Amino acid sequence: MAPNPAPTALWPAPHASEAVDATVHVPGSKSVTNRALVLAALASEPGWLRRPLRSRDTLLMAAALREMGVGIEEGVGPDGTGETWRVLPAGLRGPATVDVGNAGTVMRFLPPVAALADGPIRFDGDPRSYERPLNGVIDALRVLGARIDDDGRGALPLTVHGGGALDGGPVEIDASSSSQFVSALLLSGPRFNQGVEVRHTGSALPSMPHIRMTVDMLRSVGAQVDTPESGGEPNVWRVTPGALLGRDLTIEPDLSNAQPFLAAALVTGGRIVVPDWPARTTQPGDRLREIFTEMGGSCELTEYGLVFTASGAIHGIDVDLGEVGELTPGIAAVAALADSPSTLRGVAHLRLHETDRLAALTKEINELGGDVTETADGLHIRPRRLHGGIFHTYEDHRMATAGAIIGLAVEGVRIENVATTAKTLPDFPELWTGMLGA
Ligand SMILES: O=C(O)C1=C[C@@H](OP(=O)(O)O)[C@@H](O)[C@H](O)C1
Ligand SMILES: C=C(OP(=O)(O)O)C(=O)O
Repeated sequence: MAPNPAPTALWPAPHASEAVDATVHVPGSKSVTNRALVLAALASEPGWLRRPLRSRDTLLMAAALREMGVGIEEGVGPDGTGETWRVLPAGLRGPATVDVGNAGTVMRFLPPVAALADGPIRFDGDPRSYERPLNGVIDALRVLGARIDDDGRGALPLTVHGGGALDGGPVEIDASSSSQFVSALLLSGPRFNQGVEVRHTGSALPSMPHIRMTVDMLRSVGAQVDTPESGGEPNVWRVTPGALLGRDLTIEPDLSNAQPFLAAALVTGGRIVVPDWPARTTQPGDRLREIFTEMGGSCELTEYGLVFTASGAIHGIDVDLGEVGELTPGIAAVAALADSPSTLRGVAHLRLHETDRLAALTKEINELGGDVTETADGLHIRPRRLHGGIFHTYEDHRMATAGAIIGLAVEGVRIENVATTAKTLPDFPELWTGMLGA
């Protein structure tokens, strides 16, 4: 966690004087949009993404692919409706420079794509991107035949010297620090000469739903993938070499970004409707239906979407969030307002996310009068009466939305740099005030 930046821009978090009752149209999923962009770029024919998320992380992904020669055009879908990106795959080429910002999906998913390009591709990003682990991807790509120049730390910045093709084959990695290492190798795997066999050898692998999302999306564009769940060995994924289809894909709403709005219903005793909540999805945010029900709400999933209704009470929870780590900041915020203590476990890897999220949540909730302690792999949260103050966000979009949740219930919370929500939800302040009817 970086030291507190000077709190130049402070956003007075709206305080809710009554229960929220609103319908919130949540923009598209970051994780689905960025996988769809990579798969469309690697396909053998054009494809369409409908209702893609347009946020910092996805615009960086699109810009990087364009840099490598891929055509991504603004347009309307094949049936003439909806905002769409048309992706025109082309021979990938360098020299090119990729700005990853602080997007885990860009810094992990694109080096394997760059290894397929013809020419050098330089990767650089925000200062925090230098601290986020990338060793699993770098080491694996070298084993699979790539040439990479880095400074030996297993992190950015680096240059991938693409040779136009990559051998591929079997590789062992320790992905306990990020599931994105596995997803990265699988996504480009169909284009490696021998495909790829990824064997995870480390301790617990986080964020399994995101790996399932990768596998599902690969299969939907025609790739053959064998997984532990389809009868393969535990911790081993195999992708067969082959051409990928161009698809017409509508991007689901981002269920992790639906979290602050559902939390708003919980903490104000209100009701939120999220249209187009998918009936079946690999997104980890779908677990919110279960988690926020245990914390005091109830869910009705209809053809229109999700109707989430609070009971008025907020209960603490004891839960392993290892599969759904990105939900931790929002759950911690609700837990700080609950009627009983909470224990959030299985999320040690959050120390290497946008910021050290365990340290940041502890410090910021405690500075508002809370009682949070860090454990080896999570947080203990004992609810206390909170007071207003500055909620620092450490350039972490989910810290900003966590602070906004607390601000609904606690007067005088001011959020530093709410604009950092642009990483995945540029419209957050407007959606939030819109939800409150302001
Ligand atoms: O593959 C993905 O789209 C993601 C995987 C997860 O990463 P980690 O496994 O590094 O936590 C998640 O936290 C991140 O927000 C998105
Ligand atoms: C961890 C996250 O992002 P990234 O894709 O940068 O890892 C997140 O969005 O919570």
